[in-house]
Amino acid sequence: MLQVENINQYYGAAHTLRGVSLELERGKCMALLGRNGVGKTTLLKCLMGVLPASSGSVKLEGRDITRLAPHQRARAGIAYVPQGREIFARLTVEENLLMGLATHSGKKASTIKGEVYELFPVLKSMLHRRGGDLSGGQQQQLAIARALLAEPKLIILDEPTEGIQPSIIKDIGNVIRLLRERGDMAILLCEQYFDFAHELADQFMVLSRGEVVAAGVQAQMGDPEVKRHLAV
Ligand SMILES: Nc1ncnc2c1ncn2[C@@H]1O[C@H](COP(=O)(O)OP(=O)(O)OP(=O)(O)O)[C@@H](O)[C@H]1O
Repeated sequence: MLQVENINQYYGAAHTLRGVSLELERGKCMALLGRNGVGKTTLLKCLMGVLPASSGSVKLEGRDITRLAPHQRARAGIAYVPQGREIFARLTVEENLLMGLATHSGKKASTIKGEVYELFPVLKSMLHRRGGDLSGGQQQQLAIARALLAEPKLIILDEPTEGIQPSIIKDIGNVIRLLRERGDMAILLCEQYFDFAHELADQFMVLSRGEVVAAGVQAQMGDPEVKRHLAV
């Protein structure tokens, strides 16, 4: 599904990503781990095309998307939920969701509700509230719901638990679990909250100073050698 080969990225003279490669299949969740500033968000931006990689390639279902712009990658099937819960604060919850549809998919507005309610029951009573009036956790759920309405092949979540209360973290975890069980997309989860990632991921990759220093399956995530590279 997703094949990333030998990505290098420079910010000026700083070599921020050093030969990063990864593979991720449909129905699987990969945790992207590492301390602050090791290059995780930079890698996600390179995958989404927000930041063109200096070298390397990105393929989605065999299609080389390395040179595509972000909106073209979105059409190709990548959804990106950036850090910081990016939603339209002045628009209502319903309008935010409709934006997701308008940009990427041919789906009718009438199909929104059932799908959103199934995954995010809390949004049901909030359709007419302004995005800016929602709590941080509700905004994060709205951002994920909007991304999912585009029916992506790959969803990239950048620290979805950051600054969010425990009950909503649990709800977001349940959504990720459900998406895995459905098996129709791949999930790349960048996360500082180790236990959350450990519970949800099938596989993991750890970055340190822009390099992959550990990778493997879920059962290996708790190894001391892996934790040595993390802030846990
Ligand atoms: N626009 C930029 N210009 C120059 N350097 C940058 C820029 N963005 C990030 N960096 C640097 O690149 C390195 C990697 O940053 P990045 O945000 O990818 O790390 P991260 O692992 O996502 O960290 P965090 O968990 O804090 O978000 C850091 O040293 C950071 O200071």
